[in-house]
Amino acid sequence: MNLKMAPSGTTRTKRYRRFNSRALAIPRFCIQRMMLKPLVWSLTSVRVQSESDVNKMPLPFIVVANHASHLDTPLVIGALPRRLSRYLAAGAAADYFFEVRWRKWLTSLVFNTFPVDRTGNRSHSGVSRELLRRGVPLLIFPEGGRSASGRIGSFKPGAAALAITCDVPCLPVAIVGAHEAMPRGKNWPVRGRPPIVVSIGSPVRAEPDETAGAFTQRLAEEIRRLHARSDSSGDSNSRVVRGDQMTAVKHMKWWGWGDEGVSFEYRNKPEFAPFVQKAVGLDVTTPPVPPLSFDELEVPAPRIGEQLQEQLTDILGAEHVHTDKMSRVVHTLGKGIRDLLRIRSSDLNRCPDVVVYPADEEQVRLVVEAAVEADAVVIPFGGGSNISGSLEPPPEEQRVVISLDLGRMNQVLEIDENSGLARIQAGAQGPDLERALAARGWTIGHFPDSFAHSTLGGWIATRSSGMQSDKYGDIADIVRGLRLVRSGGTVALRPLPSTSTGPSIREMILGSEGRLGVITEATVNVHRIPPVRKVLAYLFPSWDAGLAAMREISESDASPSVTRVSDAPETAFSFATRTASKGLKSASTKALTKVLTMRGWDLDQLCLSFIGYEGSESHVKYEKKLVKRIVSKHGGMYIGEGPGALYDQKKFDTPYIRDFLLDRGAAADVSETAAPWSKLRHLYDTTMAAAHSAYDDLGVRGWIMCHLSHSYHSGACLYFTFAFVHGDEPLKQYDHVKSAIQQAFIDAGGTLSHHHAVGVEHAPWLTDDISEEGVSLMRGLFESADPRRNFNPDKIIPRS
Ligand SMILES: Cc1cc2nc3c(=O)[nH]c(=O)nc-3n(C[C@H](O)[C@H](O)[C@H](O)COP(=O)(O)OP(=O)(O)OC[C@H]3O[C@@H](n4cnc5c(N)ncnc54)[C@H](O)[C@@H]3O)c2cc1C
Repeated sequence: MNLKMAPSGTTRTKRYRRFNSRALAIPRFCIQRMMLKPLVWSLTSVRVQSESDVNKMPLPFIVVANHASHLDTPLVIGALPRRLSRYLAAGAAADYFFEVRWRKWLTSLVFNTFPVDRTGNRSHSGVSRELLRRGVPLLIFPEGGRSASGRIGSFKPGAAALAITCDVPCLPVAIVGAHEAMPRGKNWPVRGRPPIVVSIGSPVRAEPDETAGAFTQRLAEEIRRLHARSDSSGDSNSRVVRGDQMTAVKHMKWWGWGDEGVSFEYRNKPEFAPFVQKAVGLDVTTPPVPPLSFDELEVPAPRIGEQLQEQLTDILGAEHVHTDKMSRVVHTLGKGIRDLLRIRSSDLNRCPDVVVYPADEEQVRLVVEAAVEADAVVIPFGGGSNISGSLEPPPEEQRVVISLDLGRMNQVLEIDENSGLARIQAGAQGPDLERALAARGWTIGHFPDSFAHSTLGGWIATRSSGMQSDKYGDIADIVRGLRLVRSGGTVALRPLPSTSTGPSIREMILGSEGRLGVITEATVNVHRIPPVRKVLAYLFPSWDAGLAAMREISESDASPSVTRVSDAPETAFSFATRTASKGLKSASTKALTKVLTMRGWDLDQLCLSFIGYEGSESHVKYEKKLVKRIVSKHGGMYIGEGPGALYDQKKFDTPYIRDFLLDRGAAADVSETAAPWSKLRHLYDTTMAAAHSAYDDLGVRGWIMCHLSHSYHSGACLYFTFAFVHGDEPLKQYDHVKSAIQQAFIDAGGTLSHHHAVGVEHAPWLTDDISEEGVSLMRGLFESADPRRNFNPDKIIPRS
């Protein structure tokens, strides 16, 4: 048959019949589900995670996935529910799979393959379109072939163009670990059941008028995001870095936030560049100046003596004792703007001399004993995400500094289902523990913005708060029991719902930032995963209206998981980070604008609010009704699920903006506080005025915006984000603005920080916050617990 000839009607029907033939679907199902899936799943350790309810996926659709291994097709098929995989047709290279008769027959039988032209020969053009027209869902790997390195390559626009032409959604899927399990050139997985994650995103449709190029880029971004998240969200296995890195535990970029290869993209957000130009006078289209290269970084040589190094090696094994430059650099600082500015200018005063990775509490105890005996300094390390200078060794420290990384201690040890308690090792990062809990139907409900890269031990040591704290509480409420290894012994606090055993030792350890010892595990409250979880969006005509509504919601019978309202500047920022809206979306934006204008709202004063609901269907319905009444009473209006769902999906990606701005000469950071309801508005005004006056002192056009989050009976947290284009002395300029903001908090009746701890950054305001006598009590605690200052010295209370 001449393939280039258009097939006649009957030939055409015959040619496509096999793709949705019920008769062929039965043997295919048997092969896929009874042979292939058990085989792949037994030779590797596969975890499937999904951000959306794929059962609701309309047919047909196109699965787009990254491609690095022959395992990918069975993995995707095995990960999807039967309704979606039954007729799923996998794209296969026409020049390879369709040239040889037996190969064509076999792959068609097993994977329902259809030919994809890679060679420029368009002999199969139109096949995929016709399949979609006939309702057959497709699997396409837009890279056009398997990646040799395992890294995601560039995407060809075919899949996106097809989705646009046929008006079908794409389902993005990231496959993590398949390359390591069975790279190109291998036909059988490596031994030891290597970990693989199949991460399924939410369906994505092309916007009206979106070009294939732009849609391709959006899909690629989404797959990279899913990939990065799964890569950092694994269990003990998936946190293990494969290949070329030196440590067995995964860390963030040494120079910035999050995963290497993931960054903020502004080009698909048309309002972002003009917004930034107006806000701080920065042209984001000017070419970025990337941070210096790692080789250029000047790092002081390690000072550890042979004897201590040998002792540590004896305890942990040589592979868990690191003195290389990269290990020491990533354990030196946190991720505050000060840390980022310093690392970008190679301003590292003192790095840890050695990084150790204990496997269990006994090894922690032995390391602590050896360190204290050698009068060394021990700095516990969780995810390295703090922003208050909580990790940095004192610049003048002459003793050996040991960074004790808990990354290998990341297991959920036990769930007491009767009590709703889980015992978890301190080094478990957010995704580690949530996934392990979710597998048994539970959640801890603690989701700080840094969730993907911070640990249970770090949360406890900094008194962290997650965005669903209104329902689940702050970490201080969540932690019921814990174990802390200190010099000479282990503090063991049993999990108790409440107790009256004198001043609370548990409370003393909460927020101790490593100064009292090393937290090795904690027993925390966990909750059944609620059947319904929604974040809905509302608009208020003014900040006052928004604040008043949040207060009333917190007092009402509704108990939402999230109560959040942004001031007008932050609302404008949120709108500026939207992706291009065209067609229906833009029409609904226009309609909304019209309604608001007709209502007499000042569009520059709009305040966007998100309220989160969790629970049974009827409970959520009841809460929504109560909230709606309060919102209306304060002149606000409901604007739908869309913005809330988007916020929920993108909330962990926002931190990447900081590095994007730093690359372009602007510094952005956050400061947050909590105060009683009666003081919030005054605190807000005082802080805004202080920041703008600080900008005036510097002669820069600065930006500051705020949202209310974390509501309590008596007050709430106000969270400020500020940014400006810095000059030659960025740290000095930053200090000036940051100090003005912090002082305003204290002056207006707020605390120095609601959930970012003290570290060294907030220490100057400690006396104002808790009084001279309060500081004296705390100093007494640290001095008696650690007289030789072996544990993370100078944090919270600097040496006097
Ligand atoms: C972009 C961004 C967003 C953030 N969002 C939030 C947020 O929403 N909510 C929030 O609460 N925080 C937030 N933070 C701050 C930070 O993530 C928290 O302070 C977090 O709790 C730190 O955890 P970690 O595991 O990264 O700890 P690290 O940064 O590694 O350590 C922090 C401190 O805790 C000590 N420590 C760590 N582990 C232990 C242990 N096992 N035993 C004893 N001491 C220990 C360290 O010595 C150090 O003093 C954010 C930070 C960034 C950069």
